[in-house]
Formats: sequence, structure tokens, C-alpha cells
Amino acid sequence: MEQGPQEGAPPTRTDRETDVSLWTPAVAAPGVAPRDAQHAVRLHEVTKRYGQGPRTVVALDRISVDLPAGTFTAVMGPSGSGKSTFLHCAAGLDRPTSGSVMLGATELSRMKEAPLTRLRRRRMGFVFQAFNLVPSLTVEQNIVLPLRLERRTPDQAWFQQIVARMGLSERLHHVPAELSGGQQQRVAIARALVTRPDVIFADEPTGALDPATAHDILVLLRQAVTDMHQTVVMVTHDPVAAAHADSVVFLADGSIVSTLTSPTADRVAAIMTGLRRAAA
Ligand SMILES: Nc1ncnc2c1ncn2[C@@H]1O[C@H](COP(=O)(O)OP(=O)(O)OP(=O)(O)O)[C@@H](O)[C@H]1O
Repeated sequence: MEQGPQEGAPPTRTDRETDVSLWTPAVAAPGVAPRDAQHAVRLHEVTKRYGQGPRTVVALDRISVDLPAGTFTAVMGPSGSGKSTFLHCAAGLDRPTSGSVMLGATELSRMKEAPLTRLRRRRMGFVFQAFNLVPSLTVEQNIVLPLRLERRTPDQAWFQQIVARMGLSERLHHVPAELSGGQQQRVAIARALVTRPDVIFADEPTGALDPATAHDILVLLRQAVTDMHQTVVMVTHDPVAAAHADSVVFLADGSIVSTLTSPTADRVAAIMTGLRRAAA
């Protein structure tokens, strides 16, 4: 039976909340998960410490999780629980103190900076709250920028498909300042998709948008997964946003304390309330 979090206590993981086919192997019972499950990203025993001695902060504490290819995962947790650190370590933007991070079969945690930068450009897409577009470039130039930096030529059919999906066909020659926030975020999603990355990391992608525009952006991210077979990992504070994902990973004090599959905003909000009470 599905259980909500206990009053005043952190939620415990239930069989229903944790889909063992999705969370392998260290989160689910060993041996239960299918061995050949395709993961886009795999973190194994990832610890991230900041500082030294008595001032050490353990931002991630031996996190192990698989993020399956072709799925949409939301990462939630109270402020300071380690969400950004998780995203940065998973994306190779920050190095774990120990443990391993795999992008498909590629181990990131020991790669040198230059190849890691190239790998991020080729195999990852990023969507940020602040859009992070280049103001002097047109929409079209912004979208193809990750390819241009690699001296690669855009696949025209894929480019046209993305542009049409994002509703940007009439805006290709505008610059970001001529677009609404929602349109700018559509450009950022198109830019993230243009390389057909292994995974798109989204950090509060709707944080700067009104609810209706946020909904449109979340639908587009959902469609990128469902229709375009992409993989999305999204940090969010918003239970409504998290409800667009296939699964939610909940962090508290640098640990995964719960996971929820087929989330609803109400269930996510209830778990978050329990986590905040526990942290207070
Ligand atoms: N560069 C840093 N130096 C020292 N401590 C850090 C650093 N970055 C993060 N931390 C600490 O690590 C912990 C996790 O931080 P993180 O930013 O990952 O949390 P978060 O869940 O993303 O928080 P928020 O929701 O407030 O953005 C916090 O205690 C934070 O203070």
C-alpha cells in the first residue's frame, strides 16, 4: 500500500515509491533490477565534500543511482540538500570527492578537463533558469552553437524538427532580447537538443517563468522524452513541475531518502512537507 510521509519524520521509501526496475542497483535490492537496464547516467557511491577539517560540508553522501535512458527524472529536496551538487557532479561540471559517475559507458570522474568539456558539448545538453543564451547571436545561431563550437554541421532535418517542435520557426532571425522568457527557454531547449545528447540536465528551467509559460516548457521537455527519446534530469523546487517527470528522486542532507514513480504534484508536495519538517 502506498504510504505518505509520517508527520514530523522524513518519508521512508516504500515498495510503491521505489520502482526497482528504475533505480538500480544500490538503491534497489541487489539482484532485483534487470542487469541490462540501459542507463544514461550512473552515479555509484558518489561523495562530495567541501572544505576540510571541522568545517567540512558533506554535500553528497555516497549517492548511488541510475538514471535510465529515455526517461524524465526530477530531483527535489529542501534547500541545501545537495540538488545542485548532484546535478553538477552528474554532468561532470564538478568532480566528486569519491565515487564514480558514468555517462553511458564513459567514466567522467577521472577525465581530464579538456576531453570532459568536449564530451559535455557533444553528449550533454543544459537548460538553466536564466536561459543563458548569447545575446548577440540570433535564435538560429544560439541553437546551433554547440555544433559550431565543435566545427560540426547541423543535421538540417533534425534542426527543422526541433525548431518546429519549439515553435521557433518564425523567430530564427531574432535575438534573445526580442523574445519573451518562455520563447528564450524554448531556444535553450532547442540548443540542448541539437546535438541529440545522451542526457539533458535542466536546473530550475521554469524558475523564472509564470505558471502558464512554465507548463508549456514542461510539456516540451516531456515531449522531448516521450516523442524524441531523449533523457532529461531536472532539478526543481516545484511539485507541479516534478509531476511532469517519470520519477522523482528526493534528497535530504546529501542522501537519497525517497524516490517516487508516476508522481503527482500532491504526492510530491506531501513528501517535501515531510522532508522540510524533518529538516526544521
Ligand atoms: N562551493 C561550496 N563550498 C562550500 N559548501 C558548499 C559549496 N557548494 C555547496 N555547498 C554546500 O553543500 C550543501 C549542498 O548545497 P547545494 O547547493 O547542492 O544544495 P541545493 O539542494 O541545491 O540547495 P538550494 O535548493 O538552496 O539551491 C549545502 O550545505 C551548501 O552550503
